[in-house]
Amino acid sequence: MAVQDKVALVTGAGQGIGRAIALRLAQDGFDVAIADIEPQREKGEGVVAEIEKIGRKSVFVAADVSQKDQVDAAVDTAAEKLGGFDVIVNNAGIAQIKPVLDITPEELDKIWQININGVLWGIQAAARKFEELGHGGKIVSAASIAAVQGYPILSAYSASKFAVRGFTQAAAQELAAKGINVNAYAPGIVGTGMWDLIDAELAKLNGKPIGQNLKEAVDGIALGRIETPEDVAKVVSFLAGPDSDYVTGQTILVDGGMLYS
Ligand SMILES: NC(=O)C1=CN([C@@H]2O[C@H](COP(=O)(O)OP(=O)(O)OC[C@H]3O[C@@H](n4cnc5c(N)ncnc54)[C@H](O)[C@@H]3O)[C@@H](O)[C@H]2O)C=CC1
Ligand SMILES: CC(=O)C(C)=O
Repeated sequence: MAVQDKVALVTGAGQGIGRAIALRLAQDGFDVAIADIEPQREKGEGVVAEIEKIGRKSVFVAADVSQKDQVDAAVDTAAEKLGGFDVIVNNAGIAQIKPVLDITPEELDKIWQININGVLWGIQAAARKFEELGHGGKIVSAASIAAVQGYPILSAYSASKFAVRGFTQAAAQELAAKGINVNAYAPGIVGTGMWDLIDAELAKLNGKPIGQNLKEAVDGIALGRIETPEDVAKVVSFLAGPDSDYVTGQTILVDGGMLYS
């Protein structure tokens, strides 16, 4: 559904699912801030150029979502440069491929800081900005099928995504009275850099050839093909737009038929 004069910020939007979400929201009529870490600036500015071609305003903001002050500053910059603030998509996340007995404190801390803390800082920054601007808004965060079922070798990742579901359910109830909807999307096996990494790391652990672990994962999908970033972006478009006004606290599976709620 078309929107007018609304502003969204997408984290981790330099590539993969975040890029597809940013482009889809621009097609829907949003002006979109592209947030990513500094080393992704060139890719992020490429997404900005793609959005400007669609005819919407866009800006790149360097922000590490694990740093609360950087998330606050990114939201402030988006609102100032794009002239409002209506939607945040807390999409940035990392995977970690490690047997449960081998996870170190440093590794656990790193994935927690990005996948959990990063989502909380996004929820807080967006809610504060909506309140400052005197209206409600939409908060949408990246979960995963691993938020609904724990996956071996992805245990810390799974636990971090369960936490995203928890924050989504609780924040939805706390923020409903302020006119803020809080939801999450739960993709399955999406063909991005993240799955290139998972496939390569699994290959090191189980000796299968590169591509084999991904193929086996995709073989289990009812709709019979790997998920594209654009498949995910369609669901985020719904959660960011007016058609989801009566939906809150939900984690929506978009996995081509892997898990059934
Ligand atoms: N690829 C998949 O199969 C699935 C991915 N997801 C989730 O979707 C989201 C996006 O994943 P993909 O696009 O596949 O990953 P990706 O690895 O292709 O892209 C992730 C983006 O997040 C950025 N990022 C990483 N750490 C960051 C930080 N500290 N601050 C700001 N940005 C940071 C990266 O620079 C990159 O641009 C993640 O939260 C992921 O967990 C969920 C289910 C399946
Ligand atoms: C990357 C991811 O979330 C899965 C479940 O593959």
